[in-house]
Amino acid sequence: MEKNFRMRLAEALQKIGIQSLFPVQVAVWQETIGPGAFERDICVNSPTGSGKTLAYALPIVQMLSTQKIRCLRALVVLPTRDLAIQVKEVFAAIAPAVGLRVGLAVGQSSLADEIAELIRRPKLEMCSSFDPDDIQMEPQTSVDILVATPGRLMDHINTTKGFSLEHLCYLVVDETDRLLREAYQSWLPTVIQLTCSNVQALFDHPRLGPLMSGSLTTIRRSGVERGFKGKSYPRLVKMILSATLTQDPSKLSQLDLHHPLLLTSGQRRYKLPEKLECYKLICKSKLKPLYLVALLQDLRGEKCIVFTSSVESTHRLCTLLNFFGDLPCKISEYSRRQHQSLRSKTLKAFREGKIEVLVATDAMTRGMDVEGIANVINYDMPAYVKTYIHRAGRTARAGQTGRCFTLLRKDEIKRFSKMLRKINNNSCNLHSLPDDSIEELRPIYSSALEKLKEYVESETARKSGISSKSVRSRDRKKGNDRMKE
Ligand SMILES: Nc1ncnc2c1ncn2[C@@H]1O[C@H](COP(=O)(O)OP(=O)(O)OP(=O)(O)O)[C@@H](O)[C@H]1O
Repeated sequence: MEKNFRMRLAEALQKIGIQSLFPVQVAVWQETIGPGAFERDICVNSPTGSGKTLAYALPIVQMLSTQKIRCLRALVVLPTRDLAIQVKEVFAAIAPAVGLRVGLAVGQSSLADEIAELIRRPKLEMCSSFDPDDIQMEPQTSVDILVATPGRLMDHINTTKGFSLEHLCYLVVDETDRLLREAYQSWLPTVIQLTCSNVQALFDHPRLGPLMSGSLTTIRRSGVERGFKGKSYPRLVKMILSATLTQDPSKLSQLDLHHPLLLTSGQRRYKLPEKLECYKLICKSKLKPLYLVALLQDLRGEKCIVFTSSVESTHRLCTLLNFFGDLPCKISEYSRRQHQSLRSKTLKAFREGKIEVLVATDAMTRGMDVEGIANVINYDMPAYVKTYIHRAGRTARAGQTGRCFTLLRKDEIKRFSKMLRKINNNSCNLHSLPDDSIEELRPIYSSALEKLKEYVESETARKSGISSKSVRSRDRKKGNDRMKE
């Protein structure tokens, strides 16, 4: 039977073009399905694009496929909505092949719609028994695997009837260092408390306590109590992963890991993808847009992400680039300034190749996997080495080649070199652009700047117009109210 499931899983993998496993996937498989047999919690520190998503998805799906019950048994937490949607797609490509259901809790749809997808309400007419003790009246989760962002996860924990982590077997905290940096309504202590070996915690929870009266109960025993190699199941297995995994014990202690095992791809903490080439371009601050345009012209419509340091500069740079007129590529912006639906639409167009250049904030930095990105351009130098690694890692994924260009002012060169020394391969060649290609762009740059100035002024006027209008209407309303009194 188990062999049958493995074959179905292998077929599902082949359908999405996976012929063999990457090293990190083999290593995790060995420690989970292989001889390691999930005896320890797993910490993975491997480069961007090395295949960490399937590294955890495969063993989880394999393990759950052989168990018959349907309830929430695996939870994967990610820091952003688009990233969670992407990871859900990976599970959705393999889990149904072995009869598993995957859910998404990210706030993409209304809470009510999400609940309808995630929670199964009992249908009385389906029960053959009339004995009230036999009828399961409580709603229950109808998915085996849930991919969630912390905020929406907490909404379900706090308010959704029937949403329970009681039977959870696997917890994945992807992009761990990012998720540990922010508390997000104390999602981690809450999840740990609801799944810890002390069953009392479940009874103590104000809303989840009564659900314990359901027909299925998971009683967890502590692994430590029984010795580390002993059988101490069911234990909540945790997997944490990042290309820049934190090694700070005070941060990791929040995860309450069980004999953690670190799987890492080398001696050094930070590693860039092997086939990534890094380049720096030195220019004066006010000439940066010119250098960027000349570089984009040089790259001739190849898929690129241009990273800036803020939401506002992303918006202005994208607007300015579009005023250049005849660039050989379609350019859009991606940042939290836009509504989620617009952002998702832009991302889809970028994935489909309808947009070649995406000007983005660091909202695009972590985990995003878009096929065919040939170049990453740091328009603004990243402030931290971790940011550099995640930005650069949007290219050269899955063993492909890719280039990362960083535009630097003279006074940034020293700091940039110091940052690169923390990475395994700190070779970063100087990339120069022909002087005449910059000079040729000057007239069109002046006119694009003029247009940007006008645009910013009209945008500011529009915004202040709206606000002064709303102040006027508020004052009018106050006056009317007073007259009524
Ligand atoms: N065994 C494999 N064979 C071929 N392609 C693979 C394999 N495993 C993963 N991939 C592909 O490699 C790409 C990168 O995978 P994934 O997004 O899991 O990387 P990652 O290590 O999580 O990166 P990041 O640290 O940036 O989040 C994806 O497009 C995925 O489909």
